[in-house]
Amino acid sequence: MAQELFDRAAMCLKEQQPFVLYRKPNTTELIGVFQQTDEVHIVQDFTESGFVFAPFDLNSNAILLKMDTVLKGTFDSFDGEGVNTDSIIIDESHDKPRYLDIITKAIGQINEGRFNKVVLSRKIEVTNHENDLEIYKRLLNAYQKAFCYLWYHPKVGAWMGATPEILVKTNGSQFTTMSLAGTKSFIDLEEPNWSEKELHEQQLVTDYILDALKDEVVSIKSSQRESVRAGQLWHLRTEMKGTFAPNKFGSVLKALHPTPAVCGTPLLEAKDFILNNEMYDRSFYTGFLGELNIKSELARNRNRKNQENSAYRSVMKTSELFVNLRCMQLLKDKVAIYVGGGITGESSPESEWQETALKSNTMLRVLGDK
Ligand SMILES: C=C(O[C@@H]1C=C(C(=O)O)C=C[C@H]1O)C(=O)O
Repeated sequence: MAQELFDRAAMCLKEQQPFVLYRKPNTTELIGVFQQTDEVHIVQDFTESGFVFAPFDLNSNAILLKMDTVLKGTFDSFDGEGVNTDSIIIDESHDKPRYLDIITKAIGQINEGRFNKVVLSRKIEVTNHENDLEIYKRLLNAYQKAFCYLWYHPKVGAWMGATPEILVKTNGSQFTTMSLAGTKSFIDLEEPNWSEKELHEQQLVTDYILDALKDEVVSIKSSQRESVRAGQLWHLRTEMKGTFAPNKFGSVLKALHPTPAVCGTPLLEAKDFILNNEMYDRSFYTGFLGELNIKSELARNRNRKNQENSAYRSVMKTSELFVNLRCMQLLKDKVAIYVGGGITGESSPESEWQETALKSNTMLRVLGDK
């Protein structure tokens, strides 16, 4: 039962022991990973196994939670109970001129040809006195299609999120990744009418991923671009699947992160602009998280003509990593919600501001007291 996981997590929060609770998209299984000590394990080269929590800037440390105890339970109530369905508007007018200025500056530099796209973001602080687990239950209730997590390490911090974006998923040497960009408000079931700006912005991400992976993979194929729903938003998505050479996972990961869905293109120029202009540390926002190099045994039945049936086992490593978006950092008596959007030469600063306000609603809706 999920209750056992919530109880154990509550105890860990009280006794300051690291853990993560998570549910993968479109599943009802809630997984809890509990590390026995409060040691901070730092990822060296992504060959480690455990639950990884990596920052946007890999010059800072990626943290690994050891899977000392793994508990599983079912959480299948998707009734949206306690979730605010209205758009919540909070007054952040003090931050608006600063944000519009950096967007205008970015557009200027794009028009001068310094880079093609940059993803800019901001942080919204909101008072919160509610218990983390109560908020997390509402998050699970609200976003069935997202990767919903609550991560805690007493020496690092606490984060929660409901992300729609897979960074990479692997099974042996097979992998799936995606380019997700372009944002519109979700209005009933109406498929959005995407503008040239959004199509272009998302295409930049697809082209970048195909190019970044070309020397790391044996094969790669992309799907048709489609509109996908994420909470009260629409995005454009292209899925890419393929095979990588044995033991290349670490380099695939480093080639992918950060994609222009969260950073920009060309990578170095865009990253430089972000680090010099956002004026705050993104920390784990737009980093990635999830299961890293988990051994899974596949029992198969070899059934050949005139041969004795013999069951054999093959051991495979699987990873399932998500981009840390639609997330917040849980602080004392407040939360910090992180939101951003892709800027291209066709962007309008005012619409980009509105887009981040829309995105902030993913977290605001599940907060109890504001
Ligand atoms: C940066 C964020 O989202 C990313 C940016 C998007 C965009 O620019 O339209 C859409 C999806 C995400 O790849 C965020 O949610 O904070």
